[in-house]
Amino acid sequence: MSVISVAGRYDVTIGRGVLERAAAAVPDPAARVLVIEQAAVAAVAERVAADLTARGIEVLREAVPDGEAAKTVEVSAHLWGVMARAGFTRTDVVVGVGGGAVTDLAGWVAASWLRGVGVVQVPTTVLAMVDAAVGGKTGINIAEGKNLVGAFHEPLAVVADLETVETLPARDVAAGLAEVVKCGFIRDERILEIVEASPEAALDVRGAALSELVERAVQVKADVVAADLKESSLREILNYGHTFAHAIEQRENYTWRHGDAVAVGCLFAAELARAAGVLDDASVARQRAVVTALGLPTTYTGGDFDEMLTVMGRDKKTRGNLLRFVVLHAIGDTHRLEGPSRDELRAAFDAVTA
Ligand SMILES: NC(=O)c1ccc[n+]([C@@H]2O[C@H](COP(=O)([O-])OP(=O)(O)OC[C@H]3O[C@@H](n4cnc5c(N)ncnc54)[C@H](O)[C@@H]3O)[C@@H](O)[C@H]2O)c1
Ligand SMILES: O=C(O)C(=O)C[C@@H](O)[C@H](O)[C@H](O)COP(=O)(O)O
Ligand SMILES: [Zn+2]
Repeated sequence: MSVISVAGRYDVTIGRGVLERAAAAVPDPAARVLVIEQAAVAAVAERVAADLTARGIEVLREAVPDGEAAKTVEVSAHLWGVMARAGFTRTDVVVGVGGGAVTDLAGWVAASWLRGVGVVQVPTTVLAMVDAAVGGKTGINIAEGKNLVGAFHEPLAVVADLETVETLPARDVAAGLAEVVKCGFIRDERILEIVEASPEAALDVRGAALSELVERAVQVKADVVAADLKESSLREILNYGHTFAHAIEQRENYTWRHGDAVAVGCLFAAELARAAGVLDDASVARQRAVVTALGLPTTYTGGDFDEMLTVMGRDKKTRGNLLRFVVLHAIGDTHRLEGPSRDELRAAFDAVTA
């Protein structure tokens, strides 16, 4: 088991058989807990609920629609109604059990209810363990774009029990590793070496390689959000690949996995850096090879260039009319590229749509 502290503000526990720590993380004054869960992990939610009940806490359980369909104003309003009718007070607590869609939603509902109540995150996908459940970015989507409504609201604790991902489909394991290798591209080259040594081992949910990858990615995220919770500068590096990724997701009506879109988005950012003359061919090829080795997508052929530019303009890193990208000058050496030329953007677009 490993416990990673986020600036002493809260702990991320990673290990096998650590689920009981979730109920234990709910602070004592709580009289009731709202467990927000996905159908796929009802058994995990049941175990957390039983532990809470054993502590004498009243448990409300709400299963939400799968995937991005959970991250809506309508689902949020439904949950606010549940809390209102249950007399949910400021010392009561939300627990999110599921993938990143659930942890984003649960965090947002906790952030917005009575202007903020506690949330304990129990991520059950690789992606949520390494990224979504950690760091306090919460939110929902609207028709115009991804994560456009939300709040920064840090959890009380994150409990990542690796036994829970043993039921995760292989394609979702790979999608989670997209965010892991993103951390390798921006900050921890050892992650890339582990994947390069054996992509099969990295994808094995029972193996030691995956545990180490999860721990390393969480450490990257913890270090960054400890320094810059509200994304005033450094935190933007965690958004590597996401400008293009979010445009894919929205244009495809969220039928693409987030991690798959991030994989293509990282390659778009790599190609953009090459087109801008700041990244060498070998570093672009290395990113492409790592993404390919994990069986992740490397191309997106569904988008029109100008439409993608319009959607990318709604990225949260945009300032005024200036599109801004996180780019690499080398593996681990992050910079901002502000207002790239149309030709540079076109070159990157062509490279990932071919
Ligand atoms: N807040 C952040 O910092 C942050 C970071 C990264 C991603 N995200 C968000 O996270 C979301 C993507 O997360 P995700 O990839 O986990 O998607 P997801 O929550 O949709 O889960 C993927 C699928 O796995 C299923 N599932 C979950 N746990 C399972 C398990 N243990 N066994 C079997 N099936 C299981 C779900 O039901 C779903 O069908 C996106 O909305 C993305 O924007 C947020
Ligand atoms: O934690 C962050 O900061 C990130 O950017 C992590 C991303 O992987 C994540 O997908 C995040 O939700 C994107 O945030 P957004 O601000 O671009 O909506
Ligand atoms: Zn992401």
